[in-house]
Amino acid sequence: MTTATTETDRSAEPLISVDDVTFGYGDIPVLESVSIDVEPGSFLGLVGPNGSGKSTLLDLMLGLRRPDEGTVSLFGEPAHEFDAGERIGYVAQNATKAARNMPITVQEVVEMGRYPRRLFGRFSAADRRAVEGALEEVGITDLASRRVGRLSGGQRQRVFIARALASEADLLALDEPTVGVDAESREEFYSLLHDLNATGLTVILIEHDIGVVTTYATDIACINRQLYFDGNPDEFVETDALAQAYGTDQHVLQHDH
Ligand SMILES: Nc1ncnc2c1ncn2[C@@H]1O[C@H](COP(=O)(O)OP(=O)(O)OP(=O)(O)O)[C@@H](O)[C@H]1O
Repeated sequence: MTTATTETDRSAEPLISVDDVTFGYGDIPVLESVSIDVEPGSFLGLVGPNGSGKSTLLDLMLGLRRPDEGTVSLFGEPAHEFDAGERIGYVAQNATKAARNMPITVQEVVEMGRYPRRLFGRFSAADRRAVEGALEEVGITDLASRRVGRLSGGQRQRVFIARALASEADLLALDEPTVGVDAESREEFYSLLHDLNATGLTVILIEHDIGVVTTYATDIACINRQLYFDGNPDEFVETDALAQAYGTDQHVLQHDH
């Protein structure tokens, strides 16, 4: 089944352009000559084995790290110089776990998405509307006054998405967002991402479950230090890029949607 029906605007400037990037932590090489563009409106699924450099590549894309060689541009500017605050929503790998102890409410977390836009540290009517709209869009209006630490993993991830929507981000980046989330909530979560992408939000998702990316992503990049594949899901399932990147010819597709 192909759910990825979003029109990707390939005539526009790439939102992110990674050009011949090499990166290592000290003398440990992690990425080698990687080039990849992220088009506005696309849903990029980033896959590869454990330790293959996915999170590092995402960090480079978002300007959180600088390449040793090559260049990364983000919204047309050098990524490391870009002030990403308002335009990028980022849900980190351990966000759900870390939020377990959060004593603040859902409403308060989503309001954080408006902090960069507040005037004189105060919320305007527009800020309040954006927060209400974001809560509604991800279906958590009725959880607004609940403490984040008391929610299920799937509910918490929705809270972080709502925070990004409240900030009117153009790009949502998620690093294995559903670790520890039950199967049913995962499906709902990915369909939510799909629906948000259909409204024009660009999504980058690091995900271990190949079935998820082939179902929901419009583009797939498969890496293991080098880029093994960059293209659409239909092409991806036809190639042996996955087996090559994982160094095995075993069938690793986890489930068929
Ligand atoms: N801050 C760091 N300092 C040194 N080495 C690091 C650092 N962060 C990651 N690494 C190493 O770089 C390599 C790539 O890590 P990265 O987290 O980018 O991979 P990944 O594909 O996201 O892995 P996973 O799927 O397991 O999360 C790994 O060998 C990792 O141990």
